[in-house]
Amino acid sequence: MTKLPLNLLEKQIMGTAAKLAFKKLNPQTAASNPVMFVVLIGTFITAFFTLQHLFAGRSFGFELTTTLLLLFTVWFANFAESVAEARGRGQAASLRSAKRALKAHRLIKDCDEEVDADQLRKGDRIRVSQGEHIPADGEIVKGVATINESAVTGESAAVLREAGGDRCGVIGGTKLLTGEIEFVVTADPGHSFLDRMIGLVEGAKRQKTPNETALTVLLAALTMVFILVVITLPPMAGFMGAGLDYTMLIALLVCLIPTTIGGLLPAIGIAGMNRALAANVVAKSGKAVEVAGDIDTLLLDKTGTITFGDRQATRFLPVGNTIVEDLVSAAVLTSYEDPTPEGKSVLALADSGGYKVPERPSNADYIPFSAETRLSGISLADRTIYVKGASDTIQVWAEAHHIRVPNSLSALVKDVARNGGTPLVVASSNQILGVIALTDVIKPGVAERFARLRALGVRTVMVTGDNPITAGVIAAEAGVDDFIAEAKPEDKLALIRKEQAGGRLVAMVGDGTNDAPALAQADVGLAMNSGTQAAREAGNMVDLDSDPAKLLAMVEVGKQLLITRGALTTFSLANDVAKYFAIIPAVFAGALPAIAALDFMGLHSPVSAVLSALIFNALIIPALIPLALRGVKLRPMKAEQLLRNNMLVYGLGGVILPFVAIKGIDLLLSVVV
Ligand SMILES: Nc1ncnc2c1ncn2[C@@H]1O[C@H](COP(=O)(O)OP(=O)(O)OP(=O)(O)O)[C@@H](O)[C@H]1O
Ligand SMILES: [K+]
Ligand SMILES: [Mg+2]
Repeated sequence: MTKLPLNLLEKQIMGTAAKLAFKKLNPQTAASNPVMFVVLIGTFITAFFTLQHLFAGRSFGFELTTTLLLLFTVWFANFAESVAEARGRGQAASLRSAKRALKAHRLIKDCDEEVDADQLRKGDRIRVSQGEHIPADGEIVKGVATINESAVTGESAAVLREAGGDRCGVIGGTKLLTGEIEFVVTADPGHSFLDRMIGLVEGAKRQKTPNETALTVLLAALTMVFILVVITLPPMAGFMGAGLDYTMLIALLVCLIPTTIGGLLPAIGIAGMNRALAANVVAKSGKAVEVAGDIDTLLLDKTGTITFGDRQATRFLPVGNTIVEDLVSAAVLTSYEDPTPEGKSVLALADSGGYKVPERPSNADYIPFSAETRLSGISLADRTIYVKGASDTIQVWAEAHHIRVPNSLSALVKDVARNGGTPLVVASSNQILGVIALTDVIKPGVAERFARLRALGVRTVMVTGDNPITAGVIAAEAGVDDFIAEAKPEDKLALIRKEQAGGRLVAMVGDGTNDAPALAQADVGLAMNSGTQAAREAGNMVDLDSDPAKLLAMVEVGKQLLITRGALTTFSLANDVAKYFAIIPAVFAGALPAIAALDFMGLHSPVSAVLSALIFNALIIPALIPLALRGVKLRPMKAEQLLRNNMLVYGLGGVILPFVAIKGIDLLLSVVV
């Protein structure tokens, strides 16, 4: 998340967070964070000592100060988590504003009744006309429309949604700008996509991720060890004939246990989710964001992800002696009922070329395009068939129909493919007629993103249904590491399984119903919001902007989350080591004068040494909140290199800083007190 200016919103967030941080002081909530729980218990004990000293008429200044410092430590940790939560809620609130009372035209046996949107149920059929709001989540079954989804996505450009494809999904709360559609409701009230998103973001269902849990367990174990160490100190000191101050011991314990990372851990996780949300991606769990940071292999399809995907027919290329009119006529026949951009563009190209084309046949069977068959066509009443499709598919089709494949076909196909275009071969049941050249444009900036990902150690593989030459040209231009051509949807699934069997984590993007198995199988499945309900359910992230290239950004968000957590853990542990050496001589100086030799810091007094360490220990938490929320800056480098750099910066820095800071605070205290 970018650093917000301290405007009104930010002040509000801080206010809410401050209050929330007090609420979280209750022991039941605190228990979910073992490190901070120990500090809270320590606070109760030192509070008890304070009262004891008070009633015994002894001086209690040190006990009271320690108690307050411990209380602040816990409160600061709560505050960090609360700020992250409050920011997420702020983002959710803007999503919620998209939800308001809407009316719906429900269709029952062609009759139309007006009902409230909250009465709609799964399976209801709804009509929406120009200017109206879409009352619920659903899939278009009839019609085409442009829709303003800005209420949900914040993106004001209109999007096209239509029946019978991978762009049939509509979202409740968005506005239909032009056209008229009928759609079937896919979610009951309260369970819409938006409802679930808001629930997620508001943290109602926030759970620790497996990584977070593992780290919490590790920190708890460390804390246990230090508790044991501190408990054994008094008997040992007693053996040597020295008494120890219990308040000092608790202060020592708190300085030793990893309070910094313990306090910031929840905030780091929530901030990662918030960053994903700021990029308009809803992650269904924190785990999904985290895993995105660990991805080894990124599968991308070509059309629509690497390229814009609005493939347009640009040329008709007849083969052999075929005349161009025959090719165009056949191409047009196969495209009358082909709603894909490719099909529509064939009609448009024939139209703009002024060719004389056959009428739309009244009595014919259409063969719809599918990624499985990779062809589309028509079967006329006189049983002539016309098809267009990928060149390998049509050649197989031709063999099955005993049609000779002209020698010059492959030259035409290659010619189109070498320019990065997609050749569609057109055939009738008697002969092969020629090629339609489709062209598509590579999205700007993808090559840089792939280079950056490579530097981060992520391998990119393009999987496409297109032929190997086109695939090779696009792959080279986009700079992916590898590609697979002439792939069917199940090949994607097989590839994901193969990569995973090799112990690698795989991410993929998809929008179609036939992508759903692969989206579910992948470790990170980013579904397009414009896609089908099945795809959105199967993925563990949904991109509200429906930009397949968003996966690249999510890998970075995930990496940043992991690196931030690692860096602050290193820093926190290094800090504790340093505090140990700063404080131990002070604690023992009274009891064991020999230990004074260790006191190289030359601190003012034992009490001032302990308080300085505690003050530093408490203040370092709020000081690091901005870094925890913003995330450590991500530099493109391999994991090992990154680890080395972080050890140097956060490890070494973490050891040195406390000495300097504690000495500084001690000097201040000696002046003030
Ligand atoms: N409307 C259509 N009619 C006939 N053939 C088509 C049509 N659209 C695409 N094809 C052919 O089918 C192939 C596979 O299409 P599909 O959409 O599965 O993959 P793709 O778009 O080429 O690649 P990607 O998997 O990267 O999106 C295309 O390469 C093209 O040769
Ligand atoms: K500590
Ligand atoms: Mg495709």
